[in-house]
Amino acid sequence: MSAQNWWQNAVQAPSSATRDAALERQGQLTKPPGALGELENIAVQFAAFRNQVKPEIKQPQCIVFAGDHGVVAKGVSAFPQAVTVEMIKNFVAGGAAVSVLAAYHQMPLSVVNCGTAFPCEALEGVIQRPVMAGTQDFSEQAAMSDEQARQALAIGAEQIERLQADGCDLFMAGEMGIGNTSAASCLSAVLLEQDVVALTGPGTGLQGDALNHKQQVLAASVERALPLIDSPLAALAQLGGLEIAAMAGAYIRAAQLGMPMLVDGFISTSAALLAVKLNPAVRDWMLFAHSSAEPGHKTLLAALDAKPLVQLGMRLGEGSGAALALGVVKQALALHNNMATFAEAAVSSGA
Ligand SMILES: O=C(O)c1ccc[n+]([C@@H]2O[C@H](COP(=O)([O-])O)[C@@H](O)[C@H]2O)c1
Ligand SMILES: Cc1cc2nc[nH]c2cc1C
Repeated sequence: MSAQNWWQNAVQAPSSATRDAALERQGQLTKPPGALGELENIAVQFAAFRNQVKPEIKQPQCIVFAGDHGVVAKGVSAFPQAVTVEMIKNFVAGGAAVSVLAAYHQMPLSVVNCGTAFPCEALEGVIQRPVMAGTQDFSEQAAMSDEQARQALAIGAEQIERLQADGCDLFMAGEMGIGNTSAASCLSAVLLEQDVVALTGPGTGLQGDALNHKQQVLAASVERALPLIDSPLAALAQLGGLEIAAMAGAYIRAAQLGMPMLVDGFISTSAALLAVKLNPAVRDWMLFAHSSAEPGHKTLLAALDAKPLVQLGMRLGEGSGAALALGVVKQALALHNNMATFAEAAVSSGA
């Protein structure tokens, strides 16, 4: 296997023996079988991930990958490009939604600049890995070169190795990038061979004519790029984003290291889809946090055969849905690990 295409390197499957043992434990807990619904599946899946019949989450970590998008020049977002860097400041200052949820869980949060249009190099607490000053306008040319796509994928892999050294046992990716729903829609449309208009939604809040305009720009962008795309990497270079690439690289490296992950919303799921297209076994290490209000998210989840843990009408990104769902996963494990069995509690079991 070529060393250059590190993302194709092997991914081990989670332990099926431990999954079976955890399933057996679930059957012994003092409740009618299946009465805890999806919480049972989460615990059993987590046991397989961690190869522990009673797994715990001791070191969850979230990384927000940020990047800008040249296509915003075409009026595809309700917010100006400056917001990407302004929000980077907010993440490190603790005022963003994901910052609040990370603090709530006492979870380390890091912010990685993958390439913004406005300067943010002077910001303390931001990991600087800019590949370029935001992508090119993909309605006119490739968003990035193949080499820049490789560099952006490698950012994610490098960050996961840092988390692995910290003992991270659950990874969450978040993203920040004005215009990145456009990249996520185009990339997903090409990867799934679906109509981009059906995958295009309001993002930060476009409606009516403005949403129609976004759909037209994205349809024309896909039409421009399609003849030039012969691989998932080419799809990323033509229509993707730097932070989307970094998230995909992070998901792949996490799976290669046996680190489970909780996927966030629409843009994160487009990165998950890219990761799975680049290396299908990565899918085995993913849990899906929530169903975003961005309409295309349901299509992406279905394509990945994913059942989101919660549906709260969120459409923020940043990893906020994943950080929220972390509470559900922790409670699923608390129940699985600490409930009494029928034998321990001397409760009569059913037929
Ligand atoms: O995660 C989601 O499902 C989600 C859905 C819509 C918008 N967002 C966030 O909004 C920004 C992109 O929206 P837009 O309209 O600028 O393409 C970006 O920073 C995302 O984090 C996120
Ligand atoms: C304010 C704001 C916060 C965000 N967080 C993620 N995407 C965002 C987009 C906007 C506009």
